[in-house]
Amino acid sequence: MKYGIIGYSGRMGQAIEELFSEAGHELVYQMDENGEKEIEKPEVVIDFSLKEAFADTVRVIKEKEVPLVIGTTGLDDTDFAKLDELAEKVAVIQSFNFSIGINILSELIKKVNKYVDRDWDIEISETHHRFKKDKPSGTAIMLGDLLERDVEMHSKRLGSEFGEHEVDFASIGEVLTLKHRAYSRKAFTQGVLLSAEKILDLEPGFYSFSEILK
Ligand SMILES: NC(=O)C1=CN([C@@H]2O[C@H](COP(=O)(O)OP(=O)(O)OC[C@H]3O[C@@H](n4cnc5c(N)ncnc54)[C@H](OP(=O)(O)O)[C@@H]3O)[C@@H](O)[C@H]2O)C=CC1
Ligand SMILES: O=C(O)C1=N[C@H](C(=O)O)C[C@H](O)C1
Repeated sequence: MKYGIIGYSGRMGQAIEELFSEAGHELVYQMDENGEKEIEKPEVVIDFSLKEAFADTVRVIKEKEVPLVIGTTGLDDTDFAKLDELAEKVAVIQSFNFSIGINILSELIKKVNKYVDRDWDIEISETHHRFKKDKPSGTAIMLGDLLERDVEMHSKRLGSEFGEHEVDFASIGEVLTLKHRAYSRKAFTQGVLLSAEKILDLEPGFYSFSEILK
């Protein structure tokens, strides 16, 4: 496929290009803070950038009318309303975490949440590399939304950690911990590759990564 990356020069942009070129896909469009470079119109655009670039992402997708796979975090309700608007015309796959493990963890959290009553404490902790700008992580927010109550969140920014998320359920005398740790950015880029390959067959609409996995 011919694809484009918004956030090309970033850690994820570079990791995506590496995996996609191994899979035989061709980068024909790129954007970062240095500007845009287009060789040909892409069949799909992948956005792993920062919230600051989101207005440009919306403009690019409107202009090109091509599907979008987006993993950028720090987006708010107004940004999601704009993604919904784009999804009326093109397919949009969005997730704050494209790893398979976090999607399994999400299912486990929903299950455990059914067994614990309001007396149980629930807290979410996340650790990421020192360069990560947003806090708490998009994944921590996404996992928190599954719990249908306000939960405390704790963030650490340490060294080169790719991404660790832990959810603790505790009552007097016991604690149940669910934890996921990414060992490399491949944990995310493989899900991005699967999404970009599948999006070409999807009708316009808004899709989560978990829907793509099903
Ligand atoms: N959903 C998921 O599975 C995952 C999501 N992420 C998310 O992906 C995003 C990128 O992460 P990471 O690669 O580590 O971040 P980086 O800081 O390494 O990269 C950010 C990229 O965005 C570009 N950028 C920043 N601001 C603008 C702007 N105003 N206009 C155009 N381009 C801009 C940067 O360009 P330049 O280099 O020129 O400044 C760079 O290419 C983050 O939101 C992160 O949370 C990360 C991993 C997995
Ligand atoms: O910035 C990162 O690196 C990551 N960001 C995402 C998030 O904010 O949840 C996903 C992953 O944990 C890595």
